[in-house]
Amino acid sequence: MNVGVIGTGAIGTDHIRRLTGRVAGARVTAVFDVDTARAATVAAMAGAASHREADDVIDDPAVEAVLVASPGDTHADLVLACIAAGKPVLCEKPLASTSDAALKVVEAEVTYGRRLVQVGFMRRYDGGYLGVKTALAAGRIGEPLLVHCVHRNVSVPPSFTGDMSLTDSLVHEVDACRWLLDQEIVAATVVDVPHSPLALPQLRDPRLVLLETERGIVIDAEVFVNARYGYDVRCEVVGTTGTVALDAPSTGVVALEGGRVQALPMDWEARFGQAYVDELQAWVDAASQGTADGPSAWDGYAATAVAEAAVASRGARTKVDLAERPGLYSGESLP
Ligand SMILES: NC(=O)c1ccc[n+]([C@@H]2O[C@H](COP(=O)([O-])OP(=O)(O)OC[C@H]3O[C@@H](n4cnc5c(N)ncnc54)[C@H](O)[C@@H]3O)[C@@H](O)[C@H]2O)c1
Ligand SMILES: O[C@H]1[C@H](O)[C@@H](O)[C@H](O)[C@@H](O)[C@H]1O
Repeated sequence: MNVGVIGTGAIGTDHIRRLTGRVAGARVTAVFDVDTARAATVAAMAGAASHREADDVIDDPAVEAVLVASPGDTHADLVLACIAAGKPVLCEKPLASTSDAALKVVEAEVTYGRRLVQVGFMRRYDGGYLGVKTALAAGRIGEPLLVHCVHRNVSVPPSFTGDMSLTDSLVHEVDACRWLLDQEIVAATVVDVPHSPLALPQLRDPRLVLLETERGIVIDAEVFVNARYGYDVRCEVVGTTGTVALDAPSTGVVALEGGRVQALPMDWEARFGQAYVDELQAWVDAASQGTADGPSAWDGYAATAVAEAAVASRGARTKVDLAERPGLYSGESLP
């Protein structure tokens, strides 16, 4: 399958490497980035053409499917153009920067009549999260009652501003919990905690968010994007008869000077590298049949709607205003 890539920054370049080296059945034939020098370098690395506009990638007759890895506020328009061209698209999260824009994507796909969009919520492909999902589906911990989540990044670039820890980071917890519990999140409350003096002033960091699901399960999610010490993602579901949690990522333990030290990943690539490969393989397999699988446009819409409620919360419980879920998105399965 010939893939066109829009956005050749950090994750776009990583995805291109994966598509060319670790995923079966795909090659990257065209790229676009507003940073033309960067696009040219990456195009040369991949043996692809470097196009002058994003639309030239989407409309390139040789391109069979598109991967969008530009900044979040560019996603919705690019995905709409892919749907208009009838091309499968893997869109990095978030699907859109507003729920209205995300809903337009959902509506366009429903009008098209079949799924073309997969959203880059790669945690659904991680072995740890899949283990939690399998235990829940088998009823191993009885009825889920609450979920504890932690999402810590070492640091973020200066372009990470405002409420991005909710709109760009918390969306992973939102998607993972919706998927694990198989229900929508209906309310969000952001609790004030002190600002870390090491965080950039243009962010509130860390954030503590309480999410409530439609069947009354409560999720507490800490998002701390300047945690400095490592990339630390945790999730524990507490049920009526037990709990199930992500294991620590497997690394060696160094014993020395009277102590034991276990290494932590320092970024998402180190923590979720295999999940990205599995995500891309699932995408290529579905897209080469002209369709999409895994996290859908509806999932992207729901995650953005919850993040929007969290942004609006300012300490108060805020309801998530979700549209009615179209039939196209019922009956989704494990990846
Ligand atoms: N799933 C994940 O774990 C994960 C990890 C990292 C990033 N992301 C997402 O991927 C996207 C990109 O993140 P990144 O870390 O690679 O950012 P980045 O800043 O490293 O790269 C973004 C690239 O997009 C280019 N760009 C900007 N505007 C553009 C436009 N209009 N058209 C085409 N290209 C444009 C920039 O020049 C840059 O090269 C974001 O939406 C981010 O949330 C997801
Ligand atoms: O764009 C990145 C990416 O989605 C990572 O997986 C997440 O840990 C970061 O917080 C976010 O900024």
